[in-house]
Amino acid sequence: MKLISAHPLKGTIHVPADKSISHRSIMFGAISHGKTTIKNFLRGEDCYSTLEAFKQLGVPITDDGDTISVTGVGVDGLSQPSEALDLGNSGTTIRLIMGILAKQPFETVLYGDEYLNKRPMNRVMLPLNQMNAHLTGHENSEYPPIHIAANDRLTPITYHMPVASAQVKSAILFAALQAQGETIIIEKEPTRNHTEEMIRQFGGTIDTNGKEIRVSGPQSLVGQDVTVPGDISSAAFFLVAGAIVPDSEIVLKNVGINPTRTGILDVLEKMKADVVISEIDEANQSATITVKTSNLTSTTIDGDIIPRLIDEIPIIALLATQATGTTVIKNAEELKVKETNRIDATAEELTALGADITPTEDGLIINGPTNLHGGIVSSRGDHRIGMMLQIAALLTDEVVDMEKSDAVSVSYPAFFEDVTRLTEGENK
Ligand SMILES: O=C(O)C1=C[C@@H](OP(=O)(O)O)[C@@H](O)[C@H](O)C1
Ligand SMILES: C=C(OP(=O)(O)O)C(=O)O
Repeated sequence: MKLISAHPLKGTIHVPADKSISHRSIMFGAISHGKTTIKNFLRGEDCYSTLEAFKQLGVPITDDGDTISVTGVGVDGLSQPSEALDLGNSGTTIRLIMGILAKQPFETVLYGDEYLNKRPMNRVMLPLNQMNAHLTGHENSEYPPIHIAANDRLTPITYHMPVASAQVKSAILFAALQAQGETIIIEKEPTRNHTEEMIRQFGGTIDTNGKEIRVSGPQSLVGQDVTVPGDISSAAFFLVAGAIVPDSEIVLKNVGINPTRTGILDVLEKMKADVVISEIDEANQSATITVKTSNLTSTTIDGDIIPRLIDEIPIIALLATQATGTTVIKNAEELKVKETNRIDATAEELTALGADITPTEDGLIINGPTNLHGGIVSSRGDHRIGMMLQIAALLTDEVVDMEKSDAVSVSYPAFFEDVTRLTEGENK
């Protein structure tokens, strides 16, 4: 597909719903008692993987086009699916559902697409198996298909997390809600806290103190009405586009601002981007963000900010190509085990467009500013790489041709339409 090239972006957009919260709203709705309604559910492929999986687990879920209604069956009310669960491209779905299915009176098998089937699962299987679950990978590997044996008992653990991962933490939390006694998780670095917040929202109890989290099981949850805020990880593409595409000004409405997710706002500020946050809605943890074309300076991004912007690093790397000086991104080795190796994919694809970017063991070194040019690139099947490359194409009037552009539907199906709308200066 030929990407949209050099053009200022002007206007207002409503970014799509948060992917992490959309997944969790189906999961919590399913394992609670009573009805859950979900407004502004993300209609992306990954979240449909979660929705379909819970339908196959016997949970009544309806969709009137506006609101998704989940009739909770309780965590003990799930039923055995008639076949293995296909979780598509979604790491969040496969990892979190393991915690829910770790104690069921039936066995299940989980698998996904060619990308998901290569992503590491020991990080979740090891702690769950310590809790007396019985999870195994394909032919003694840690890769899907994952087999979960029938199990009638989970025991609590104290777990020092070896990786900073909200997916691992969340899987353990879902298991802890079903275990007899207190589970303690000590995080390596704080990661997104949507699971903790939703345990409370659905009537459960959880203690959080810095990196330490305590949950006592078993607990029974109650269905809720959920309104999903916009996803800052999707907004990130337009936050960066607004800052780097000449003569741009974009107003982003309903952007989620949970502090465990706002690392990109800190980076934009450090790089001196012209960003204004207004209309803060405390209850919904969302705000309006206005961004204008800016004179940017380089920065260093490392340490505990990394989990707060992990999915934004490809687009932050593009931002750095337009900043004066050398930007160094470190401690981001988790990028190697996403949909693609995002360190290599970002470096190689941006190099093809003329960027000065070097991959390292745990990050990237980017020298700027550089003039990007046209070329043939590929999303490599990774939605975030695909969206980053489209924003890069806006910096050149030469042709940028991208293979595998369909990948964006995983988290942002209307992405190219929103780019087009902003190039026409239309509001949404
Ligand atoms: O819990 C979540 O919703 C997510 C956690 C992160 O993954 P890790 O837990 O593997 O860091 C993130 O990259 C992913 O897009 C969504
Ligand atoms: C890594 C991502 O998601 P997941 O792990 O759910 O596939 C992502 O959305 O960038």
